[in-house]
Order: sequence, then C-alpha cells, then structure tokens
Amino acid sequence: SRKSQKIRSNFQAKSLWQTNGFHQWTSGKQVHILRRQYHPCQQSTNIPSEDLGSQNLLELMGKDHKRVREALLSFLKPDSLKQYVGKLEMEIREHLEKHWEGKQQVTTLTFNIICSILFGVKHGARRERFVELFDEAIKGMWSVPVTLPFTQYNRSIKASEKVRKMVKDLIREKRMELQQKENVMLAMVAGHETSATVLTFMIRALANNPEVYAALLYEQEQIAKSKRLGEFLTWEDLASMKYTWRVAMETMRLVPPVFAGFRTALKDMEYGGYLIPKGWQVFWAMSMTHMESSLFPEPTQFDPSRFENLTSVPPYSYIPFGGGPRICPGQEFAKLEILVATHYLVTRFTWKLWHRQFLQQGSYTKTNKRASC
Ligand code: HEM
Repeated sequence: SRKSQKIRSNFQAKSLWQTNGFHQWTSGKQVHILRRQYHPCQQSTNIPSEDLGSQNLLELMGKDHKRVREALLSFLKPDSLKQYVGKLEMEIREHLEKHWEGKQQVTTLTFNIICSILFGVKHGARRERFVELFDEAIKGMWSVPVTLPFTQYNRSIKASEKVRKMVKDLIREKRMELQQKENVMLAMVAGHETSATVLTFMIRALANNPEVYAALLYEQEQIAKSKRLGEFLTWEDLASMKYTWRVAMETMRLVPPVFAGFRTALKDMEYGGYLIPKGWQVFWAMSMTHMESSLFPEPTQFDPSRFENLTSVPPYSYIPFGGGPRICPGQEFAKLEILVATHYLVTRFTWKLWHRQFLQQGSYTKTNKRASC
C-alpha cells in the first residue's frame, strides 16, 4: 500500500532514534525482512524462538503469556530465591575449586548453577552429559544454518533434541510444577551466557579500574571477615553488597549482555511522525540508550557512582533487563548469581589483564589467593 511504501522509504532513508528505551527503532532492511521472532537473549543468533517450542513464553501473547510468565516467576521471584542462596553458594564454591583454582583456562560457571538449582540435576555423569549437549546445542546459534550431516548447525539441532528429551525426563522424574518443557529450555537459553557475560566484563572492568576494584574488594572482605570458616552467605549479606551491585550495573550499562531485541507491532501505530504497520518488527537497542549522554553523562566512562541515586535515572533509560510486560523474569536470579560469584572471585583470586599475544604463548597465569571463607 501507499502507506507502507511511505514507511518503508522512511525507514530506508533515515535512522530514527528516540532515547526513550522502548520507543526506539532504527532503520535498515532487517526491519521488514526479518519476520521470525528471536529470543532477546539469543541476540543475532540462528535459532528462532519457535525452535524452543510453540508454547514457549516468547511465542505467547496476552493472557497466555501472562499465565505462563506467572508460573515461571513463581520460582524466580525474590521470596523463592532466598531458599537458593546456600545451594547456589555451594555450587559456586565447588565449581571454582574444581574448574578454576590452579587452572589456566576456566569454564562457564552459571549454566551449571541453573542445572543444579532450577532443575535439581546433581553432579555426575548425567549432568556432565546435559551440560555437554547443551553447549553443543548453543553452538548452533552462532553457526551457518545449513542442515547437512557434517555441519555444526545439524549437530546442534540433534543435541537440542536430546536436551529437550532429557528435560522432559527430568520434569517427569522430579514432578516439577513447571508444565512446559519449552519454558525450561527458554530459562536455560536465557540464563546460559547472560550472567556469565556480566561476570566476564566485570573481571575486565575491575582489572582496568584499580580504585573500583579496591572499593569492591573492601566491601566483600568486610563480609568475608564477618563469617566463620565455611559459613554461608545470607540474604542480608547479599543485600549489603551495594557497591558490588553498582559495579555490575555499570558493567551492564556499558556492555548489556542482551544488546537489543525485537518487538512486533500488534496494530498500526504512529510514533514521532512515523507509521509502523501492524506485523512489522521493531528493533530496540538498549546498548544505544545506555550511551546517551543526556541520560548518562560521559557515557564512555566506567563510573559505578552514577547509580548511587537511582531516582536520578529516568524510567526506561537503564534497561539491561528490558522493561514492560516482558521484562526479564530472571533478573533477581541473575543478581544472586553475579553477587555470590563476585564474592568468591575477589576473595579467592587475583587477576591481571594480559595482551592477547601472551595468552597465545600460554604465559597467562592465575594466582591463587588465600581462601577467605
Ligand atoms: C544478567 C543476566 C540477564 C540479562 C541481562 C537478561 C536480559 C533479558 C532481556 C533484555 C530480556 C527481554 C526483555 C524484554 O523483551 O523486554 C529477557 C527476557 C527473558 N529472560 Fe533474561 N536476562 C538475564 C538472565 C536471565 C536468567 C538467569 C533467566 C532465567 C533463569 C532469564 C529468563 C528470561 C526469560 C524467560 C525471558 C522472556 C520473558 C518474556 O518474554 O516474558 N534471564 N532477559
């Protein structure tokens, strides 16, 4: 139609950018070429959200979306999370001792935590197989989508089927309240690399900013000192990690693990003089909002103090977890993972940034710090 013709040319001719979080879209062909819905945590990957199953949260709308989301939130809300603190801590301690201490290469921590806490899969051959298959499935998201026997994509699809089968068995066995295996898969995908990305960039930020590191270490050492040998962190300890969380927030501002997402226009709508026809995909990028100097002065500077007064940050300006009815239901869980992991990282390890050249030569070393708890 003439209307959509006009809109199309507008999108191609001009990049529209509003700094208001959710009312953002950019130009570019992808706006009207991409028709399939991708999970926000998948970023620009190859596995569309319907491949997670037709009943997964991302495929649902309206009442169905609300109902399934509430079921998911029942075990991700702070009240439920309180019960996980000890278990989560055990997992982090065990993982760091087994896979990090004295090692030159370290392995992802957070997916193991999800396996244990959300799905109750204990250490052992079954869990190793689960993690291995899931890693294989995830690789497909970054590979060329060609289904031939020798391609990574094909291997990933196969692994994904096996993971789904394992999840199904697990649900049956554990009689978990979660009705939809697709949403277990979704939670796994969503939590797979997001918190790990934050931890990775936090490690880099701490190495680059000695003053921030010193303040964060002080906060964590105060907590460590208040503990007897082997005593667990409490919910109150986590609540007192205020500076650490500001560092994590600033890390996510500069490097949002999910840098952008899509929304589909459910009806024709107008915004800022532009018409968005029903059915079009709208691309919103928090990575750009977070670099807006009117919202975050000197946006390229790493400055956790900008979050000291949260009321100074306008609504929908700081959006690493999205916003509105689809805001990340896993955000409190992610906070828990990040805070407990950071506690053990800074109280048990020290690290330095090395030039890539040194890494290739294998001269990267990890110094074991005193075990403080
Ligand atoms: C630092 C870690 C994480 C970040 C930055 C993150 C970010 C996001 C973002 C940006 C969205 C899209 C929100 C929107 O469209 O408005 C999202 C959705 C979602 N996330 Fe997360 N996430 C994280 C961790 C997790 C974890 C650990 C879980 C599960 C345990 C999880 C489960 C989900 C689910 C199920 C959705 C879809 C919600 C819906 O469509 O209603 N996320 N996340």
